[in-house]
Amino acid sequence: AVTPAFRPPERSDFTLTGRPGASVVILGGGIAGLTAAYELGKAGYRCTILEARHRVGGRNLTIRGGDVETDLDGRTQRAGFSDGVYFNAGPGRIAQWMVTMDYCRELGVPVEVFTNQNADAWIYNESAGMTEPVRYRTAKADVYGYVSELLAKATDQGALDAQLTAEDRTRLLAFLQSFGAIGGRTNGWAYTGTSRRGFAAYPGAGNDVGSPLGAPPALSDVFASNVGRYFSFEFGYDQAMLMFQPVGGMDQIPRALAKAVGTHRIRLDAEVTGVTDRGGAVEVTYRQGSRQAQLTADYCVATLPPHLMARVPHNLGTAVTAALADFPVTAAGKIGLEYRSRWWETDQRIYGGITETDLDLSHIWYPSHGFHGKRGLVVGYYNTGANARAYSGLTPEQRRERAVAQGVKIHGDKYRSELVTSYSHAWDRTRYIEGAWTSPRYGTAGYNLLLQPAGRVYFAGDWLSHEVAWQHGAFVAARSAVSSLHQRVMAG
Ligand SMILES: Cc1cc2nc3c(=O)[nH]c(=O)nc-3n(C[C@H](O)[C@H](O)[C@H](O)COP(=O)(O)OP(=O)(O)OC[C@H]3O[C@@H](n4cnc5c(N)ncnc54)[C@H](O)[C@@H]3O)c2cc1C
Ligand SMILES: CC(C)CC(=O)C(=O)O
Repeated sequence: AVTPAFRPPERSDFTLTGRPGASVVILGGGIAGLTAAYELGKAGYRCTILEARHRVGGRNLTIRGGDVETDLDGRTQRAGFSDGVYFNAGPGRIAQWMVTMDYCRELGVPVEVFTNQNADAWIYNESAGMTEPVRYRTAKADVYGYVSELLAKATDQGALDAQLTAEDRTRLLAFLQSFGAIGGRTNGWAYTGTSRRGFAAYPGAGNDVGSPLGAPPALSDVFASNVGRYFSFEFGYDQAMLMFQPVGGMDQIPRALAKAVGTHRIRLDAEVTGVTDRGGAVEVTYRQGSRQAQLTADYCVATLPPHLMARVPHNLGTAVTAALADFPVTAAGKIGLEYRSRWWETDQRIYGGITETDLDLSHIWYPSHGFHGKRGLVVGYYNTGANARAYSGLTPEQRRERAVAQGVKIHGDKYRSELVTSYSHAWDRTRYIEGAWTSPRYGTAGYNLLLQPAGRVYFAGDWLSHEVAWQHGAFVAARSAVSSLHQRVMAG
Protein backbone atom coordinates (compact mmCIF):
# COMPACT_ATOMS: atom_id res chain seq x y z
CA ALA A 1 0.00 0.00 0.00
CA VAL A 2 1.07 3.56 -0.63
CA THR A 3 1.70 5.64 2.51
CA PRO A 4 -1.63 7.33 3.15
CA ALA A 5 -2.30 11.05 2.97
CA PHE A 6 1.20 11.99 1.94
CA ARG A 7 2.26 13.68 -1.20
CA PRO A 8 5.69 15.32 -1.54
CA PRO A 9 4.94 19.04 -1.20
CA GLU A 10 6.61 19.78 -4.52
CA ARG A 11 7.17 17.41 -7.40
CA SER A 12 10.74 16.30 -7.29
CA ASP A 13 10.76 15.85 -11.06
CA PHE A 14 9.82 19.45 -11.82
CA THR A 15 10.44 20.25 -15.49
CA LEU A 16 9.05 22.84 -17.85
CA THR A 17 8.14 21.24 -21.15
CA GLY A 18 8.49 22.83 -24.60
CA ARG A 19 11.51 24.77 -25.82
CA PRO A 20 10.44 28.32 -26.57
CA GLY A 21 13.92 29.91 -26.34
CA ALA A 22 12.91 33.35 -25.06
CA SER A 23 15.49 35.40 -23.16
CA VAL A 24 15.22 36.14 -19.45
CA VAL A 25 17.28 38.42 -17.26
CA ILE A 26 17.37 37.30 -13.65
CA LEU A 27 18.09 39.79 -10.91
CA GLY A 28 19.95 38.22 -7.98
CA GLY A 29 21.99 35.01 -7.84
CA GLY A 30 20.69 33.57 -4.58
CA ILE A 31 18.80 30.28 -4.45
CA ALA A 32 15.70 31.76 -6.12
CA GLY A 33 17.63 33.42 -8.95
CA LEU A 34 19.82 30.38 -9.59
CA THR A 35 16.79 28.08 -9.53
CA ALA A 36 14.91 30.27 -11.99
CA ALA A 37 17.92 30.18 -14.34
CA TYR A 38 18.39 26.45 -13.84
CA GLU A 39 14.78 25.50 -14.55
CA LEU A 40 14.35 27.95 -17.43
CA GLY A 41 17.70 26.87 -18.84
CA LYS A 42 16.62 23.22 -18.86
CA ALA A 43 13.61 24.32 -20.95
CA GLY A 44 15.76 26.15 -23.48
CA TYR A 45 15.45 29.76 -22.33
CA ARG A 46 18.48 32.00 -22.66
CA CYS A 47 19.09 33.33 -19.15
CA THR A 48 21.49 35.87 -17.71
CA ILE A 49 21.88 36.35 -13.97
CA LEU A 50 22.97 39.72 -12.59
CA GLU A 51 24.37 39.31 -9.07
CA ALA A 52 25.68 42.29 -7.10
CA ARG A 53 27.94 40.33 -4.77
CA HIS A 54 31.27 38.78 -5.66
CA ARG A 55 29.83 35.29 -5.44
CA VAL A 56 26.56 33.48 -5.99
CA GLY A 57 24.42 32.08 -3.19
CA GLY A 58 23.06 35.22 -1.53
CA ARG A 59 22.09 34.29 2.02
CA ASN A 60 23.34 30.77 1.39
CA LEU A 61 26.87 31.66 2.48
CA THR A 62 29.65 29.33 3.59
CA ILE A 63 32.85 30.92 4.85
CA ARG A 64 36.22 29.20 4.49
CA GLY A 65 39.80 30.22 5.19
CA GLY A 66 40.81 33.12 2.93
CA ASP A 67 37.29 34.42 2.34
CA VAL A 68 37.00 38.18 2.66
CA GLU A 69 33.79 40.05 3.43
CA THR A 70 33.27 43.77 4.02
CA ASP A 71 30.06 44.88 5.70
CA LEU A 72 27.99 48.05 5.30
CA ASP A 73 30.02 49.71 8.06
CA GLY A 74 33.25 49.07 6.17
CA ARG A 75 34.43 46.35 8.54
CA THR A 76 36.49 43.83 6.64
CA GLN A 77 37.03 40.30 7.91
CA ARG A 78 39.37 37.80 6.36
CA ALA A 79 38.51 34.34 7.60
CA GLY A 80 41.54 32.55 9.02
CA PHE A 81 39.97 29.09 9.20
CA SER A 82 42.14 26.03 8.62
CA ASP A 83 41.85 23.83 5.54
CA GLY A 84 38.69 21.74 5.68
CA VAL A 85 37.02 23.96 8.28
CA TYR A 86 33.91 25.79 7.12
CA PHE A 87 31.25 28.00 8.64
CA ASN A 88 27.67 28.12 7.37
CA ALA A 89 26.91 31.78 8.09
CA GLY A 90 23.38 31.52 6.71
CA PRO A 91 21.40 28.29 6.28
CA GLY A 92 22.62 25.27 8.20
CA ARG A 93 19.88 22.64 8.14
CA ILE A 94 17.32 21.04 5.85
CA ALA A 95 14.20 19.06 6.79
CA GLN A 96 13.65 15.79 4.97
CA TRP A 97 10.45 16.87 3.28
CA MET A 98 11.90 20.09 1.86
CA VAL A 99 12.37 20.38 -1.90
CA THR A 100 15.94 21.45 -1.07
CA MET A 101 16.63 17.71 -0.65
CA ASP A 102 15.36 17.03 -4.18
CA TYR A 103 17.72 19.64 -5.58
CA CYS A 104 20.61 18.10 -3.64
CA ARG A 105 19.79 14.73 -5.17
CA GLU A 106 19.26 16.07 -8.68
CA LEU A 107 22.46 18.15 -8.58
CA GLY A 108 24.57 15.41 -7.01
CA VAL A 109 25.22 17.28 -3.75
CA PRO A 110 25.79 14.64 -1.06
CA VAL A 111 23.98 15.17 2.23
CA GLU A 112 24.58 13.96 5.78
CA VAL A 113 22.60 14.14 8.99
CA PHE A 114 22.53 17.48 10.77
CA THR A 115 22.01 16.94 14.47
CA ASN A 116 19.36 19.41 15.54
CA GLN A 117 18.71 17.90 18.95
CA ASN A 118 21.07 16.17 21.34
CA ALA A 119 20.29 14.71 24.78
CA ASP A 120 23.88 15.44 25.81
CA ALA A 121 23.89 19.13 24.86
CA TRP A 122 23.29 21.72 27.56
CA ILE A 123 20.51 24.03 28.64
CA TYR A 124 21.56 27.18 30.49
CA ASN A 125 19.11 29.79 31.74
CA GLU A 126 21.08 32.44 33.55
CA SER A 127 18.08 34.66 34.21
CA ALA A 128 16.42 31.80 36.08
CA GLY A 129 19.34 31.70 38.50
CA MET A 130 21.08 28.64 37.03
CA THR A 131 24.76 28.69 37.96
CA GLU A 132 25.67 25.67 35.88
CA PRO A 133 24.17 24.13 32.76
CA VAL A 134 21.97 21.04 32.80
CA ARG A 135 21.97 18.33 30.15
CA TYR A 136 18.93 18.05 27.93
CA ARG A 137 18.36 14.47 29.10
CA THR A 138 18.23 15.59 32.73
CA ALA A 139 15.95 18.52 32.04
CA LYS A 140 13.57 16.32 30.05
CA ALA A 141 13.50 13.59 32.69
CA ASP A 142 12.57 16.13 35.37
CA VAL A 143 10.03 18.17 33.42
CA TYR A 144 8.31 15.12 31.90
CA GLY A 145 8.44 13.41 35.29
CA TYR A 146 6.81 16.20 37.26
CA VAL A 147 4.25 17.04 34.60
CA SER A 148 3.30 13.34 34.50
CA GLU A 149 3.04 13.22 38.29
CA LEU A 150 0.72 16.22 38.39
CA LEU A 151 -1.49 14.97 35.59
CA ALA A 152 -1.64 11.45 37.05
CA LYS A 153 -2.68 12.82 40.44
CA ALA A 154 -5.35 15.03 38.94
CA THR A 155 -6.63 12.14 36.83
CA ASP A 156 -6.66 9.68 39.69
CA GLN A 157 -8.36 12.14 42.04
CA GLY A 158 -11.18 12.58 39.54
CA ALA A 159 -10.37 16.16 38.57
CA LEU A 160 -10.70 15.25 34.89
CA ASP A 161 -13.75 13.02 35.14
CA ALA A 162 -15.82 15.38 33.02
CA GLN A 163 -13.34 14.90 30.16
CA LEU A 164 -12.36 11.26 30.60
CA THR A 165 -14.14 7.93 30.61
CA ALA A 166 -12.97 5.26 33.02
CA GLU A 167 -11.09 3.61 30.14
CA ASP A 168 -9.48 6.91 29.13
CA ARG A 169 -8.28 7.36 32.71
CA THR A 170 -6.68 3.94 32.81
CA ARG A 171 -4.97 4.47 29.48
CA LEU A 172 -3.79 7.97 30.37
CA LEU A 173 -2.34 6.78 33.67
CA ALA A 174 -0.49 3.96 31.91
CA PHE A 175 0.90 6.44 29.38
CA LEU A 176 2.01 8.87 32.09
CA GLN A 177 3.77 6.14 34.04
CA SER A 178 5.87 5.28 31.05
CA PHE A 179 6.26 8.84 29.72
CA GLY A 180 7.33 10.39 33.03
CA ALA A 181 8.86 7.31 34.71
CA ILE A 182 6.68 7.95 37.75
CA GLY A 183 5.56 5.63 40.52
CA GLY A 184 2.14 3.98 40.58
CA ARG A 185 -0.92 4.70 42.70
CA THR A 186 0.64 3.15 45.79
CA ASN A 187 3.56 5.60 45.43
CA GLY A 188 1.23 8.53 44.95
CA TRP A 189 2.32 8.73 41.25
CA ALA A 190 5.48 10.41 42.52
CA TYR A 191 8.36 11.38 40.30
CA THR A 192 11.54 10.70 42.21
CA GLY A 193 14.06 10.58 39.37
CA THR A 194 15.49 7.63 37.45
CA SER A 195 18.58 6.80 35.39
CA ARG A 196 16.96 8.89 32.62
CA ARG A 197 18.47 11.89 34.42
CA GLY A 198 21.93 10.62 33.52
CA PHE A 199 25.10 9.98 35.50
CA ALA A 200 28.06 11.88 36.86
CA ALA A 201 29.99 8.68 35.99
CA TYR A 202 28.37 6.08 33.76
CA PRO A 203 28.06 2.41 34.86
CA GLY A 204 31.07 0.17 34.42
CA ALA A 205 32.26 -3.40 34.82
CA GLY A 206 31.49 -5.81 37.61
CA ASN A 207 29.79 -4.05 40.48
CA ASP A 208 30.31 -0.53 39.20
CA VAL A 209 26.82 0.97 39.07
CA GLY A 210 28.26 4.37 38.21
CA SER A 211 27.28 7.60 39.90
CA PRO A 212 23.68 8.38 38.98
CA LEU A 213 22.71 12.01 39.18
CA GLY A 214 20.19 10.87 41.78
CA ALA A 215 17.16 12.66 43.08
CA PRO A 216 15.77 15.56 41.06
CA PRO A 217 15.43 19.11 42.37
CA ALA A 218 12.04 19.96 43.87
CA LEU A 219 9.18 20.37 41.40
CA SER A 220 9.01 24.09 42.03
CA ASP A 221 12.74 24.50 41.33
CA VAL A 222 12.48 22.58 38.06
CA PHE A 223 9.70 24.85 36.83
CA ALA A 224 11.56 27.93 38.10
CA SER A 225 14.62 26.96 36.05
CA ASN A 226 12.41 27.14 32.94
CA VAL A 227 14.38 24.39 31.21
CA GLY A 228 11.22 23.12 29.53
CA ARG A 229 10.86 26.15 27.33
CA TYR A 230 13.13 24.67 24.66
CA PHE A 231 11.54 21.25 24.34
CA SER A 232 8.93 22.23 21.77
CA PHE A 233 11.59 23.32 19.26
CA GLU A 234 12.05 19.77 18.06
CA PHE A 235 8.29 19.30 17.71
CA GLY A 236 8.20 21.77 14.82
CA TYR A 237 7.44 20.23 11.44
CA ASP A 238 10.39 22.16 10.05
CA GLN A 239 12.93 21.45 12.83
CA ALA A 240 12.25 17.84 13.81
CA MET A 241 15.00 15.25 13.44
CA LEU A 242 16.22 13.89 11.14
CA MET A 243 17.57 17.07 9.62
CA PHE A 244 20.26 17.19 6.92
CA GLN A 245 23.15 19.30 5.61
CA PRO A 246 25.23 19.12 2.43
CA VAL A 247 28.60 17.47 2.97
CA GLY A 248 31.30 20.16 2.91
CA GLY A 249 29.14 23.23 3.44
CA MET A 250 25.70 24.58 2.53
CA ASP A 251 27.13 26.49 -0.44
CA GLN A 252 27.56 23.21 -2.27
CA ILE A 253 23.97 23.87 -3.36
CA PRO A 254 24.47 27.26 -5.09
CA ARG A 255 27.81 26.06 -6.43
CA ALA A 256 26.15 23.08 -8.08
CA LEU A 257 23.31 25.23 -9.37
CA ALA A 258 25.76 27.77 -10.83
CA LYS A 259 27.69 25.00 -12.54
CA ALA A 260 24.49 23.55 -14.01
CA VAL A 261 23.35 27.00 -15.17
CA GLY A 262 26.77 27.73 -16.69
CA THR A 263 29.01 30.33 -15.10
CA HIS A 264 29.14 32.23 -18.43
CA ARG A 265 25.48 33.09 -17.82
CA ILE A 266 26.22 34.69 -14.45
CA ARG A 267 27.56 38.22 -14.12
CA LEU A 268 29.07 38.86 -10.68
CA ASP A 269 29.72 42.26 -9.07
CA ALA A 270 26.81 43.40 -11.22
CA GLU A 271 24.55 45.69 -9.23
CA VAL A 272 21.15 46.25 -10.80
CA THR A 273 20.32 49.96 -10.86
CA GLY A 274 17.15 50.16 -12.91
CA VAL A 275 14.34 48.10 -14.46
CA THR A 276 12.19 49.38 -17.29
CA ASP A 277 9.37 47.46 -18.89
CA ARG A 278 9.35 48.63 -22.51
CA GLY A 279 6.16 46.75 -23.37
CA GLY A 280 7.78 44.28 -25.76
CA ALA A 281 10.90 43.67 -23.65
CA VAL A 282 12.52 44.50 -20.31
CA GLU A 283 15.56 46.74 -20.06
CA VAL A 284 17.82 46.39 -17.03
CA THR A 285 20.67 48.72 -16.19
CA TYR A 286 23.47 47.63 -13.92
CA ARG A 287 26.85 48.73 -12.60
CA GLN A 288 29.93 46.51 -12.76
CA GLY A 289 32.77 48.34 -11.07
CA SER A 290 32.92 51.74 -12.72
CA ARG A 291 31.18 50.43 -15.83
CA GLN A 292 27.48 51.14 -16.47
CA ALA A 293 25.83 48.52 -18.61
CA GLN A 294 22.43 47.59 -19.95
CA LEU A 295 20.75 44.35 -20.81
CA THR A 296 17.50 43.79 -22.69
CA ALA A 297 15.54 40.55 -22.48
CA ASP A 298 12.06 39.28 -23.23
CA TYR A 299 11.31 38.77 -19.55
CA CYS A 300 12.77 39.45 -16.12
CA VAL A 301 12.66 37.49 -12.86
CA ALA A 302 13.51 39.74 -9.91
CA THR A 303 14.75 37.93 -6.79
CA LEU A 304 16.31 40.76 -4.79
CA PRO A 305 15.19 41.01 -1.16
CA PRO A 306 11.93 42.99 -1.39
CA HIS A 307 13.10 45.93 0.73
CA LEU A 308 16.07 46.35 -1.64
CA MET A 309 14.05 45.84 -4.83
CA ALA A 310 11.78 48.63 -3.57
CA ARG A 311 14.74 51.03 -3.85
CA VAL A 312 15.65 50.10 -7.44
CA PRO A 313 14.23 52.68 -9.86
CA HIS A 314 11.64 51.09 -12.15
CA ASN A 315 8.49 51.87 -14.12
CA LEU A 316 6.38 49.06 -12.70
CA GLY A 317 4.12 51.38 -10.74
CA THR A 318 3.87 52.84 -7.26
CA ALA A 319 1.69 49.96 -6.00
CA VAL A 320 4.56 47.57 -6.75
CA THR A 321 7.03 49.78 -4.86
CA ALA A 322 4.67 50.08 -1.91
CA ALA A 323 4.10 46.33 -1.82
CA LEU A 324 7.85 45.62 -1.98
CA ALA A 325 8.54 48.08 0.83
CA ASP A 326 5.94 46.44 3.07
CA PHE A 327 7.98 43.43 4.24
CA PRO A 328 9.20 43.76 7.85
CA VAL A 329 12.80 42.53 8.03
CA THR A 330 14.43 40.51 10.85
CA ALA A 331 18.10 40.72 11.85
CA ALA A 332 20.19 37.62 12.52
CA GLY A 333 23.84 36.93 13.20
CA LYS A 334 26.23 34.03 13.67
CA ILE A 335 29.83 33.60 14.73
CA GLY A 336 32.06 30.67 13.78
CA LEU A 337 34.69 29.78 16.40
CA GLU A 338 37.47 27.47 15.25
CA TYR A 339 39.07 25.39 18.02
CA ARG A 340 42.37 23.56 17.94
CA SER A 341 40.80 20.58 19.70
CA ARG A 342 37.31 19.10 19.82
CA TRP A 343 37.03 19.46 23.59
CA TRP A 344 33.22 19.38 23.43
CA GLU A 345 33.50 15.79 22.17
CA THR A 346 36.40 14.57 24.31
CA ASP A 347 35.64 16.39 27.57
CA GLN A 348 31.89 16.92 27.48
CA ARG A 349 30.72 14.10 25.20
CA ILE A 350 28.70 16.31 22.91
CA TYR A 351 28.71 15.09 19.31
CA GLY A 352 26.71 17.65 17.40
CA GLY A 353 23.46 19.29 18.36
CA ILE A 354 22.60 22.54 20.02
CA THR A 355 22.97 24.07 23.47
CA GLU A 356 20.10 26.39 24.33
CA THR A 357 20.58 29.45 26.49
CA ASP A 358 18.82 32.62 27.53
CA LEU A 359 22.09 34.52 27.04
CA ASP A 360 22.28 37.01 24.20
CA LEU A 361 24.17 34.42 22.14
CA SER A 362 20.95 32.31 22.16
CA HIS A 363 22.20 29.05 20.62
CA ILE A 364 25.54 27.25 20.43
CA TRP A 365 25.88 24.69 17.61
CA TYR A 366 28.41 21.85 17.61
CA PRO A 367 29.53 20.37 14.30
CA SER A 368 27.55 17.42 12.94
CA HIS A 369 30.52 16.15 10.96
CA GLY A 370 34.23 15.54 11.36
CA PHE A 371 33.80 13.76 14.69
CA HIS A 372 37.12 12.94 16.40
CA GLY A 373 38.95 15.14 13.93
CA LYS A 374 41.76 17.40 14.99
CA ARG A 375 39.96 20.72 14.80
CA GLY A 376 36.40 21.85 14.62
CA LEU A 377 34.14 24.84 14.37
CA VAL A 378 31.47 25.75 16.90
CA VAL A 379 28.79 28.32 16.09
CA GLY A 380 29.22 30.54 19.14
CA TYR A 381 26.08 32.54 18.62
CA TYR A 382 23.08 32.33 16.38
CA ASN A 383 20.73 35.08 17.42
CA THR A 384 17.99 37.21 15.96
CA GLY A 385 16.23 40.53 16.55
CA ALA A 386 17.61 42.76 19.31
CA ASN A 387 20.31 40.24 20.29
CA ALA A 388 21.54 40.10 16.70
CA ARG A 389 21.59 43.88 16.44
CA ALA A 390 23.49 44.12 19.73
CA TYR A 391 26.26 42.02 18.18
CA SER A 392 26.13 43.53 14.70
CA GLY A 393 26.89 46.95 16.18
CA LEU A 394 30.22 45.67 17.53
CA THR A 395 33.55 45.14 15.82
CA PRO A 396 34.38 41.51 14.96
CA GLU A 397 36.85 41.43 17.88
CA GLN A 398 34.23 42.74 20.31
CA ARG A 399 31.69 40.21 19.03
CA ARG A 400 34.11 37.37 19.62
CA GLU A 401 34.98 38.63 23.10
CA ARG A 402 31.31 38.95 24.05
CA ALA A 403 30.42 35.52 22.68
CA VAL A 404 33.38 33.83 24.35
CA ALA A 405 32.73 35.51 27.71
CA GLN A 406 29.18 34.12 27.60
CA GLY A 407 30.20 30.67 26.37
CA VAL A 408 32.77 30.23 29.14
CA LYS A 409 29.90 30.25 31.64
CA ILE A 410 28.65 27.03 30.07
CA HIS A 411 31.78 25.33 28.81
CA GLY A 412 34.55 26.56 31.07
CA ASP A 413 38.04 27.80 30.23
CA LYS A 414 38.66 25.77 27.08
CA TYR A 415 36.01 27.84 25.37
CA ARG A 416 38.63 30.60 25.44
CA SER A 417 41.97 28.83 25.66
CA GLU A 418 41.43 26.44 22.72
CA LEU A 419 40.09 29.11 20.37
CA VAL A 420 42.17 29.65 17.24
CA THR A 421 40.25 32.09 15.09
CA SER A 422 36.75 33.38 14.39
CA TYR A 423 34.55 34.99 11.78
CA SER A 424 31.20 36.64 12.50
CA HIS A 425 28.43 37.53 10.08
CA ALA A 426 25.81 40.22 10.69
CA TRP A 427 23.02 39.82 8.15
CA ASP A 428 21.48 43.23 8.85
CA ARG A 429 24.83 44.81 7.98
CA THR A 430 25.42 42.73 4.82
CA ARG A 431 25.44 44.73 1.62
CA TYR A 432 22.79 43.65 -0.91
CA ILE A 433 20.93 41.64 1.75
CA GLU A 434 20.30 43.98 4.74
CA GLY A 435 18.44 41.50 6.89
CA ALA A 436 18.03 37.81 7.52
CA TRP A 437 14.48 37.20 6.38
CA THR A 438 11.12 38.95 6.18
CA SER A 439 7.63 38.54 7.65
CA PRO A 440 5.30 38.74 4.66
CA ARG A 441 1.83 40.17 5.16
CA TYR A 442 0.03 37.18 3.69
CA GLY A 443 -3.40 37.82 2.28
CA THR A 444 -2.88 41.54 1.73
CA ALA A 445 -3.41 43.13 -1.67
CA GLY A 446 0.27 44.06 -1.71
CA TYR A 447 1.54 40.52 -1.15
CA ASN A 448 -0.87 39.13 -3.73
CA LEU A 449 0.11 41.81 -6.23
CA LEU A 450 3.70 40.55 -6.20
CA LEU A 451 2.59 36.99 -6.94
CA GLN A 452 1.51 38.35 -10.33
CA PRO A 453 3.95 39.66 -12.93
CA ALA A 454 4.28 43.42 -13.20
CA GLY A 455 4.21 43.59 -16.98
CA ARG A 456 7.13 41.40 -18.06
CA VAL A 457 8.72 41.31 -14.61
CA TYR A 458 8.14 38.33 -12.29
CA PHE A 459 9.11 38.25 -8.63
CA ALA A 460 10.54 35.35 -6.63
CA GLY A 461 12.34 34.71 -3.35
CA ASP A 462 11.59 33.01 -0.05
CA TRP A 463 9.61 36.14 0.82
CA LEU A 464 6.96 35.08 -1.70
CA SER A 465 6.30 31.75 -0.01
CA HIS A 466 4.97 30.25 3.19
CA GLU A 467 8.45 28.96 4.00
CA VAL A 468 10.25 32.21 4.65
CA ALA A 469 13.69 31.76 6.19
CA TRP A 470 14.06 28.43 4.39
CA GLN A 471 15.70 27.70 1.07
CA HIS A 472 12.64 25.57 0.33
CA GLY A 473 10.69 28.84 0.13
CA ALA A 474 13.14 30.28 -2.40
CA PHE A 475 13.04 27.10 -4.52
CA VAL A 476 9.24 26.87 -4.65
CA ALA A 477 8.78 30.60 -5.25
CA ALA A 478 11.22 30.40 -8.18
CA ARG A 479 9.38 27.39 -9.60
CA SER A 480 6.10 29.20 -9.30
CA ALA A 481 7.41 32.29 -11.11
CA VAL A 482 9.05 30.37 -13.96
CA SER A 483 5.95 28.17 -14.36
CA SER A 484 3.72 31.16 -14.88
CA LEU A 485 6.26 32.85 -17.17
CA HIS A 486 6.52 29.67 -19.22
CA GLN A 487 2.74 29.27 -19.46
CA ARG A 488 2.50 32.78 -20.81
CA VAL A 489 5.25 32.21 -23.38
CA MET A 490 3.70 28.93 -24.52
CA ALA A 491 0.25 30.54 -24.75
CA GLY A 492 1.62 33.54 -26.66
C1 LIG B 1 21.04 33.28 9.52
C2 LIG B 1 20.18 32.51 8.54
C3 LIG B 1 19.86 31.19 8.80
C4 LIG B 1 19.09 30.46 7.91
N1 LIG B 1 18.89 29.14 8.14
C5 LIG B 1 18.34 28.37 7.18
C6 LIG B 1 18.38 26.96 7.28
O1 LIG B 1 18.88 26.40 8.26
N2 LIG B 1 17.86 26.23 6.27
C7 LIG B 1 17.34 26.80 5.14
O2 LIG B 1 16.93 26.09 4.23
N3 LIG B 1 17.29 28.16 5.02
C8 LIG B 1 17.79 28.94 6.01
N4 LIG B 1 17.85 30.30 5.85
C9 LIG B 1 17.08 30.94 4.75
C10 LIG B 1 17.76 30.88 3.39
O3 LIG B 1 19.05 31.37 3.47
C11 LIG B 1 16.92 31.74 2.44
O4 LIG B 1 15.57 31.37 2.50
C12 LIG B 1 17.37 31.61 0.98
O5 LIG B 1 18.76 31.52 0.88
C13 LIG B 1 16.81 32.81 0.23
O6 LIG B 1 17.17 32.77 -1.13
P1 LIG B 1 16.67 33.94 -2.09
O7 LIG B 1 17.25 33.68 -3.42
O8 LIG B 1 15.21 34.09 -1.96
O9 LIG B 1 17.28 35.30 -1.48
P2 LIG B 1 18.76 35.83 -1.33
O10 LIG B 1 19.68 34.75 -0.95
O11 LIG B 1 18.68 37.00 -0.41
O12 LIG B 1 19.16 36.31 -2.80
C14 LIG B 1 18.99 37.61 -3.27
C15 LIG B 1 20.19 37.98 -4.10
O13 LIG B 1 20.02 39.27 -4.66
C16 LIG B 1 21.28 39.90 -4.69
N5 LIG B 1 21.11 41.34 -4.85
C17 LIG B 1 20.66 42.25 -3.94
N6 LIG B 1 20.63 43.48 -4.49
C18 LIG B 1 21.05 43.35 -5.77
C19 LIG B 1 21.21 44.26 -6.85
N7 LIG B 1 20.93 45.56 -6.73
N8 LIG B 1 21.63 43.77 -8.03
C20 LIG B 1 21.92 42.45 -8.20
N9 LIG B 1 21.78 41.56 -7.20
C21 LIG B 1 21.35 41.99 -6.00
C22 LIG B 1 21.87 39.51 -3.37
O14 LIG B 1 23.26 39.70 -3.33
C23 LIG B 1 21.48 38.04 -3.29
O15 LIG B 1 22.44 37.19 -3.85
C24 LIG B 1 18.59 31.08 6.73
C25 LIG B 1 18.89 32.42 6.47
C26 LIG B 1 19.68 33.13 7.36
C27 LIG B 1 20.01 34.55 7.07
C1 LIG C 1 14.34 30.98 12.38
C2 LIG C 1 14.47 29.82 11.43
C3 LIG C 1 13.17 29.53 10.77
C4 LIG C 1 15.54 30.11 10.43
C5 LIG C 1 16.00 28.87 9.85
O1 LIG C 1 15.63 28.50 8.77
C6 LIG C 1 16.82 27.99 10.70
O2 LIG C 1 17.74 28.45 11.39
O3 LIG C 1 16.55 26.79 10.72
